[in-house]
Amino acid sequence: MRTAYTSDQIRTAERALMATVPEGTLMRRAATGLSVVCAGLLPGVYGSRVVLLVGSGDNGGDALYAGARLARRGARVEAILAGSRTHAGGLAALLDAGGRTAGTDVIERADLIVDGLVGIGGAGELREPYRTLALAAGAAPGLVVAVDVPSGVDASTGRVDGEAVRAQLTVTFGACKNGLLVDPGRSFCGPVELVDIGLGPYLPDPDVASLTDDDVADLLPRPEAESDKYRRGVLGIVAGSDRFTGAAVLAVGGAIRAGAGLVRFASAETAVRQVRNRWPEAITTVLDGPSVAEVGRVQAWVLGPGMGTGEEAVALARAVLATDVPVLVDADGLTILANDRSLLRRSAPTVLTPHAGELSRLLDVPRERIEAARMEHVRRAVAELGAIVLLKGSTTLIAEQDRPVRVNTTGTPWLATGGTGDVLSGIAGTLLSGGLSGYDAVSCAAHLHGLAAQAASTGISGGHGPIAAMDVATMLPQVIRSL
Ligand SMILES: NC(=O)C1=CN([C@@H]2O[C@H](COP(=O)(O)OP(=O)(O)OC[C@H]3O[C@@H](n4cnc5c(N)ncnc54)[C@H](OP(=O)(O)O)[C@@H]3O)[C@@H](O)[C@H]2O)[C@@H](O)CC1
Ligand SMILES: Nc1ncnc2c1ncn2[C@@H]1O[C@H](COP(=O)(O)OP(=O)(O)O)[C@@H](O)[C@H]1O
Ligand SMILES: [K+]
Repeated sequence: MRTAYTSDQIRTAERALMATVPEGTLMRRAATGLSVVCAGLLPGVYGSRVVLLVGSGDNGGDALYAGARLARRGARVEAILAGSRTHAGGLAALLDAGGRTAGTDVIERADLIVDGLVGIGGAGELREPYRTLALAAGAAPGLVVAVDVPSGVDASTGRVDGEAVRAQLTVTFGACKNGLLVDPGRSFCGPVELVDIGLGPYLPDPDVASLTDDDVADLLPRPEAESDKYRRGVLGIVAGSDRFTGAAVLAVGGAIRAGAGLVRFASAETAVRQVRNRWPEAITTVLDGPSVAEVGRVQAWVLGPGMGTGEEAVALARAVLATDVPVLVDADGLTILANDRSLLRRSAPTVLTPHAGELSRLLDVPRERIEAARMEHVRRAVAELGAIVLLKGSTTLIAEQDRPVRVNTTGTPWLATGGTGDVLSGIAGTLLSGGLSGYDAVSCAAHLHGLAAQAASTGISGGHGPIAAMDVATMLPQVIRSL
């Protein structure tokens, strides 16, 4: 499990650690680690041009001490002092090592730009002159390394108001910060290198976590010698309609390829015919009115993709939500819930899988506000709706009351194509019916979905290319085998 923390959590841990070591030890550890990573990025340290963007706080101090180390190894290090004050010890160390201060024009000629403007002490939109420097670093040809967090990215949430430094690499200290995993912040970081400064024993329970392949392999339900299809888990899917059939075919495909014991599919006649043609493995029922009693026993339901939002669909959603097994609600099912939140009052767990637009309807908050502050809104959704919530998008977030928000990092932007969400709901439904909690089921489903998309997108050449939603379902068995 990879873990991440808010700025406040990091500061509290740092204070506890600092009380046990001589003053300056942590910054020395941080700066040493930073200088080693920077040196590794340069073809040769001697003679290379390094520019430090130095803010008024300790983030600037880290940059200055690291710059001093590079200067001692023969780099030509120039510091642009951007703050109202400058870390005195760091500046003295740099000057002592042969570095110097300079004006902003040196950015253009740098081989390496070290962003020490603001770290975990940053708040709100970057002010001038930091903002202009952030833009200049992004436009310059040199490599940009962010110190601790790209300046302008909120370390606790990943929020970016205005401009931020766009780094090719982020060197972070002690522990990962939330904002390095969550978009939009994540997209400014490049790969993240963690420098150990001894914080481990002082860290609290994480605020954010991200599953690894090994975590998912451990959680996945697997058949045993005495398994049969019923014990492995029976998933009910209510999806599709006479008008929309594709979503149903894709959701059933995701479920079957993820290893369902049995899928019972129930819908209008046209959707049932399509599913039967494509997936003979599923047991199908043509629904005659808003009752799911004739479908048979299931351990979990997926409700919503392509089912429509008319009166009949609402009555059907009501019937599924009235059952006492876990229900995953997606797509049209979410629109139905947004119009009548009382449907969420149920005895068994409910899992919601909205994208930002669907969450916007559920919370009555503009979509742009959700996209700019995804962590806050996924947490708010859990609190207000009393459900487990998976928020889709460039980073997928999974939240449950009193648990760390999980971030899925396995996807690819090629997933942004019609129908991939339907496949995801099928995968998650299978894991839910197989006995995983809602939180684990959607976390593992998002992980597998992302890996399958990567595998489908990476063709013979190893580059990335387009995928169709069904390709994601098709790759699932190979991905599960590889874990
Ligand atoms: N603690 C430790 O043990 C260790 C800490 N370490 C390092 O310290 C870093 C934290 O240092 P920190 O607390 O000094 O804050 P930091 O991120 O440098 O920025 C604070 C200053 O920035 C400014 N500022 C804020 N927002 C702004 C904005 N929007 N736009 C413009 N300016 C803005 C504001 O300045 P002011 O407005 O007061 O001039 C504020 O005072 C941490 O990320 C890590 O790198 C490591 O060495 C490991 C050990
Ligand atoms: N830029 C992106 N990077 C990674 N994954 C993405 C991106 N955009 C969308 N996705 C993923 O693609 C899927 C799209 O789902 P959804 O919006 O429900 O589509 P549909 O309703 O067409 O099935 C989600 O799993 C989402 O997280
Ligand atoms: K920084």
